[in-house]
This record gives sequence, C-alpha cells and structure tokens, in this order.
Amino acid sequence: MFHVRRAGAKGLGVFASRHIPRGTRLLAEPPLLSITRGQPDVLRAASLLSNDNVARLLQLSTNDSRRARQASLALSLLPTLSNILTRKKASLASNRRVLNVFYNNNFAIGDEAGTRALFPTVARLNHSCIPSAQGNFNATWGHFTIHSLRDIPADEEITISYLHDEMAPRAARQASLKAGYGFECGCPICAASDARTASDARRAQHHKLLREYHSHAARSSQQQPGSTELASAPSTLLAMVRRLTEAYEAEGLAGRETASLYSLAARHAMAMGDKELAQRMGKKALDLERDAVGEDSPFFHTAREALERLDFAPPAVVPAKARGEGEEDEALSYAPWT
Ligand SMILES: C[S@@+](CC[C@H](N)C(=O)[O-])C[C@H]1O[C@@H](n2cnc3c(N)ncnc32)[C@H](O)[C@@H]1O
Repeated sequence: MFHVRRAGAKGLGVFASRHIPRGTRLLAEPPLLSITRGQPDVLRAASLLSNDNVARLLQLSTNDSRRARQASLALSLLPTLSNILTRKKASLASNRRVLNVFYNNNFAIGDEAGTRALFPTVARLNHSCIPSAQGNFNATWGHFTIHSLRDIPADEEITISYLHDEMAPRAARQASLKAGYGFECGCPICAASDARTASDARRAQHHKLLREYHSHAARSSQQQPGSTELASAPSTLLAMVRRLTEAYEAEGLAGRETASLYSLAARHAMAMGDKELAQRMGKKALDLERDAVGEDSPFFHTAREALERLDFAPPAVVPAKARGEGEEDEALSYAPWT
C-alpha cells in the first residue's frame, strides 16, 4: 500500500503505492524502544536491544542541527549508571547517535506512564502542516497506528503532523519545527504566500474564538445554584464550537481534534435539549474518530458508547490552546533541545 523512498531534501519519506481511501489503516507497528517518565533512560533501554534492533535504530534519521548535536553529546556524557554500564558495549559516538535518533523520531503514546517510543516505519513519515494521515496509539494491541485522513492518490507522499498545536500560525509552526527537528516546512500552506495569509488570518481568528469559548464555558460550569449571573446558553457555546470546527475544516485538518469538536457540539446540543442535532454531531464525531483510529481502538469504543448513550463527556483530545494551564503536554514528539 505504501513504500519508503527518497523525498528530496527531506531525506526518506513514505509514499502511497496505490490510491488509498480515507480512513484506511496504513500501518500498525509495535515499539522498537520505549522509555517512561519513571524510567527515562534511553541508553539503558537501548542496551537491552538485540544487535539487529540496534542496527535498525541506527539507520533512522538524526537531527543534524548544532543544538541537537550538542544536546545529544551532553546527554551521552552524563555520568548515569546506564552510561557506565553501556560504555563497555557502545562507543560514545554510537551512544550519541542513539540519543539523537531517539529524540528525532519518538512519539508520546499518551498513556499515564508518559511512555515515549520509537516505531521504525512510522519514523519515516515526514511532516506537513496539512497532513494526509494521523498517528495514534492503539492500547488494545500495543501498536502505533497510522490512518489516512483523506483519499491519497497513488505516488503522493503520506504525511503526518509533528506539531503540538496544529492550528498555530505559520511563524509559530516554523519556529517549533526548526527548534525540534531542524527543518523549514515547505508544505502547501507554508509555501504559498496567498494561501499563507488567508490561513494565518483564519488561525488568529480561531485562537481568539477559542479563548472566548473557554471563558464562556468556564463561566457556565462555575455558576452556583441561585446565582444571578447569566451563564452562557448552550446555544451560544454550540455556535462557538461550530465556528471552531469550521476553521479546522477550512484549513483542511481532520483527525481526532476535529472529532473532539463534533463531540463537544453534541454535548452542547444535548444540553439544549436538541436530541436530533446531538445525534447528528455525535455521528460525525464517531465517523471522524473511526477514520483516525480504526474500529478496534479504545478511542473509537468510547466515542461509540457516548453516541449510544447520548452522553458526551468532555473530549480527551481538545485543541492545544484549550488545554488547562500547566497540563502535561501530550504532543506527538519531543526533543530535549527544544
Ligand atoms: C521522523 S523523521 C522523518 C523521516 C526522515 N525524512 C528520514 O529520512 O528518515 C524526521 C526528520 O525528517 C525530516 N523532515 C520531516 N518532515 C520534513 C519537512 N516537511 N521538510 C523537511 N524535512 C522534513 C527532518 O530532517 C526531520 O528531522
């Protein structure tokens, strides 16, 4: 269905070998190497790999920016127990490369232990700010899956997003990608100047609306019984969520973030007493969730149960700017030099 080949200056990339319809599972891959918040030592985890798996890891791409090279050198020099143990087996240069590869290619799987893992085929997917696919961890199978978010024609490169906030404006996206991975994004909305202006204007409007939505939603949820202060009506909240969703769609973004917005819309529609609208919004959320994660994912089961019970809890995935202050960032990738 896909193959890995040269993608110009990006290095290797993943390309569709045939037309791929939206919602197709492209890949389900177990981790090659993982670390958790409680056991964050990459070199120690790598020292437990077989020789074949070390060779697979070392083939993956590195981040060659000066910052990344210096940071992986510093990390490999840290006098940790694992370093002392592994120094016998591995040279400083190879420890340094293992660290650089790990930080350039890992994904947070979104579990409570804060696991970050390396998936060798997933690691060949390049970034686009309007990606054609999305990666999510399937906790039932212990695999990271990649699903197409739209139809992908044969021979087109398949991309995912590396961004924490997919709706960030161009300058913020470029800064984050440069700091994290050392590249300048040339995707269609970063490259085309007219598209760029329209997109940035839409994104600025989106963030303003998101802030307004959160202050309205907080006011509604904090209202005390008997208070004379007017809580925002569910219809106001619903109208705001609909506009937030439209902005995502106008930017060509789909995936779990958009599914979450439809789920929020269903929740507000229920609060308004409009069951028919709640069902429609809930169904849309379920369809988008299925496309992004597949029917065997716990995320899909949760969305289906919500629709069956017409009981839409606040979504687990909310647009980045909507996350609470100081909340753990469950972004896909992480590099210690950012
Ligand atoms: C996870 S790897 C992706 C696969 C990689 N191209 C390879 O050859 O294995 C991330 C690296 O790919 C490159 N890359 C990914 N997306 C890119 C993009 N849109 N433009 C330029 N380089 C990109 C950067 O070098 C980045 O550090």
